[in-house]
Amino acid sequence: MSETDNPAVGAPAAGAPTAGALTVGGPTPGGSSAAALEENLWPATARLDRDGVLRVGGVRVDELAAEFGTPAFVLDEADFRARCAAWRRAFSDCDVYYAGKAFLCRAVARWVDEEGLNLDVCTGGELAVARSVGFPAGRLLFHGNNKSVAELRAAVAYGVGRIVVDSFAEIDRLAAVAAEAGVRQRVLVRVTPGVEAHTHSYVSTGQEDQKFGFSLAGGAAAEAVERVLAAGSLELVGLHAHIGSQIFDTAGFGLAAHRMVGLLARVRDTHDLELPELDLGGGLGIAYTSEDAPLEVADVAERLTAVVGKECAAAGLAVPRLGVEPGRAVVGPTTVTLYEVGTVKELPGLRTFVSVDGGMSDNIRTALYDARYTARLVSRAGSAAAHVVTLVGRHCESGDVVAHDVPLPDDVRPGDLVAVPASGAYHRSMASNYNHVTRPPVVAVRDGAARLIVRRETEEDLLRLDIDPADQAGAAVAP
Ligand SMILES: Cc1ncc(COP(=O)(O)O)c(C=O)c1O
Ligand SMILES: N[C@@H](CCCC[NH3+])C(=O)O
Repeated sequence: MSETDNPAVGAPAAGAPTAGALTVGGPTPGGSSAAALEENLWPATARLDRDGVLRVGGVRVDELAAEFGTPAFVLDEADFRARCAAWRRAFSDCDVYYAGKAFLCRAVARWVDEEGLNLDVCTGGELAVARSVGFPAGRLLFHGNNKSVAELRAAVAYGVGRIVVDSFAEIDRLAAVAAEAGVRQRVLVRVTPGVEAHTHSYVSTGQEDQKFGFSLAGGAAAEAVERVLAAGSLELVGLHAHIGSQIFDTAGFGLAAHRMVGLLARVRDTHDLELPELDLGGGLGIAYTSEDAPLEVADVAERLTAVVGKECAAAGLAVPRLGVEPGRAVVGPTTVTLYEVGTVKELPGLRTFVSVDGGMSDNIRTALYDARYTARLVSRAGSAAAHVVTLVGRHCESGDVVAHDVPLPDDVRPGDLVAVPASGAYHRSMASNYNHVTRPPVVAVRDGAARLIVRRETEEDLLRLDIDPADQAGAAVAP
């Protein structure tokens, strides 16, 4: 997403109050000591009021905290929709699948549909969300390296447009499921193109040594193509590759595209068949701190279409319809996590810990990937002097860090609200109940109004799954 693609950055948001509000990166009149919001890190409609309070979607976060409590995910709906539209524009003749694993709920599935994007689901659970809002089945794509027979049956029964097969066992299973349902299921074969993405090893999926897909170099991909073609109940429509996530350069995408076109040419040569589709997955990185410099979606689109076009021309192939599957780049920047500060603990000569009322149960990425985040005081301007603190959560775990080395005003105190930007992707979707902490709500804000799209979990929710000993009688397994 480029600055210019994003109409709300630096300009008043539609419906957002402007009197008394400061624009992103704008001046700070009125004597406020609040530093401007860093560009690219905050949702498009984020503004600072004169008193230093953050507004998103035209709503003050102190009011959000009063109404919905903390921690809470605050999602800028206009930004989400604008990002969907930017992807659709950039990849105009392609299929853009929003990767629901980044964050999915019914409202989001609706927005994705309304903005004309398709949807990538990777479990029966994500499929159930899509189904519950009647997401058009033909625009769904189903991923996963170990889909169960029940999930395959559910997908086929709903009429999911494409299923990406990931193992030989799954080809057999899906062929049987489709035959049993009396349909010919469209499939893509997931290929491991042997590309090392420059990202954290846990989110790198293009290299040979990993659990996803069929190896291109080792010949498994070619064999998978052959087996799908031999299954009467399956229709092979294309190939798929996804090299990893949080990627900042186009070289890996370009190399993967090059190799995948090579495989399309081999399929043509071997089977006299030109596959009509090539899906190059997701993975475009976003800024979590001002050190990160993400690629523009338009540049990625241009690069990928150019590489595929050139390679196809060289191989004498018709250009296939491209697919892409952005998750993080659509939802990541749209959301901030709002926390309340509970304690400030100074360890002289060591560090200052600022504890908030969430932590690794709503953001596991810091502990899991050593991810870097920033945060800011958002309920008042704070003192001009800043000190660098470690923002930690409330969990029974020393590694429960929300953000390392965050500069906060040195008068930060209990009761303050702090916000962590860029927390829309893989936060709520990876949230847990560790320590029996209830998962935060997601509040959508737009045009000065806020509404719950995922409510806060309650202790009652936790106990509902936990069977009362009084009801367990007779359920014991016989010795
Ligand atoms: C197959 C596939 N497609 C799309 C995505 C979305 O990736 P990202 O959120 O980095 O765009 C992922 C996650 O890495 C994935 O595994
Ligand atoms: N969950 C990861 C990305 C993996 C995406 C799924 N293949 C993250 O938070 O960055």
